[in-house]
Amino acid sequence: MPIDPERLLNWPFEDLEHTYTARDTILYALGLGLGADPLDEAQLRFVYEENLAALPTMAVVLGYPGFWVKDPATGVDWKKVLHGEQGLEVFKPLPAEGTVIGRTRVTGIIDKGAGKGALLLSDRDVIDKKSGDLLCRVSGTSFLRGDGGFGGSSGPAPAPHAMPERAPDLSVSIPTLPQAALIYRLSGDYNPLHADPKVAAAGGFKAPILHGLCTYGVAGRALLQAVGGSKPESLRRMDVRFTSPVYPGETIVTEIWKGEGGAVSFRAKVAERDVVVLNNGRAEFG
Ligand SMILES: C/C=C/C(=O)SCCNC(=O)CCNC(=O)[C@H](O)C(C)(C)COP(=O)(O)OP(=O)(O)OC[C@H]1O[C@@H](n2cnc3c(N)ncnc32)[C@H](O)[C@@H]1OP(=O)(O)O
Repeated sequence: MPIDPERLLNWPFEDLEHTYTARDTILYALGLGLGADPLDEAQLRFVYEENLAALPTMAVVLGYPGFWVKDPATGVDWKKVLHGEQGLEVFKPLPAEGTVIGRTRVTGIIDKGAGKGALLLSDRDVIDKKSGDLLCRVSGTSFLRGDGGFGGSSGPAPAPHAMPERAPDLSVSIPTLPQAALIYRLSGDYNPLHADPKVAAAGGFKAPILHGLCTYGVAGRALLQAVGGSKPESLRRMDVRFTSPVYPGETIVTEIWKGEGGAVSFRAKVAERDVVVLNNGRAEFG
């Protein structure tokens, strides 16, 4: 049965209250592999309760409504869904612990055609419950590989950021753990694609793949270290397209081009296979 775009556009998300503790903040950072060097104090700040800070990319797991397209009422062929793009706009630094409200909405459905797929665009505001302040806006595109050709609008889709043609200015290499997806999922994304070999095979993969948002967080780590002076409050924005899956245990090399006024372009490759896994990345620091 084809998906019904009106139904998805009006999906009845309720505000989601999410209380997170220092332990959750540390677990998120461990899922990105932080703390591998016990003498690195810049990393310790995100994995040790003393003077703990939250990584800015942790916003992507806060107030998250879960893998809601798995609900049969969506009509989505959920085993074929891949994360296509991710954006984050930061208005206030995340507290190391607290209670937030996640307010999600679907903002667009684009038909790429039968056999190609459909894009589902959504936004989530992450609001501090106590002050009512908007902390950040998280935006995502899901690529629904099994749901193209439903007869909907074919665009326009947001244009990906144009990358510089010269060689990168900086490069940061970060290994992931073989069990990285199994740790990362404990931050709230329990999609079995990242844990269950049978579900991974049904999606066309040889093994469970890493969460796109884990790769995103690893690239965020690299950017923070190379451009943001390891100061979590320095990241203002981070947008990227996922171009190929990463398998847990692979090494993610983030390449960075310096731009004007605190902006950078970036992409990431898997070192072992020389495949670009993130592309068209743009981040702002201030
Ligand atoms: C629930 C899952 C959670 C996860 O975490 S999954 C893990 C993270 N995500 C990934 O690993 C996905 C990696 N990306 C891919 O595997 C591929 O990349 C895609 C399957 C998403 C698309 O590849 P292809 O079907 O070969 O696309 P095309 O033929 O190059 O382009 C078709 C149209 O789709 C647009 N497009 C391509 N990639 C993306 C993307 N990643 N996000 C949004 N749009 C995309 C293009 O521009 C073009 O559009 P136009 O037909 O209008 O020219």
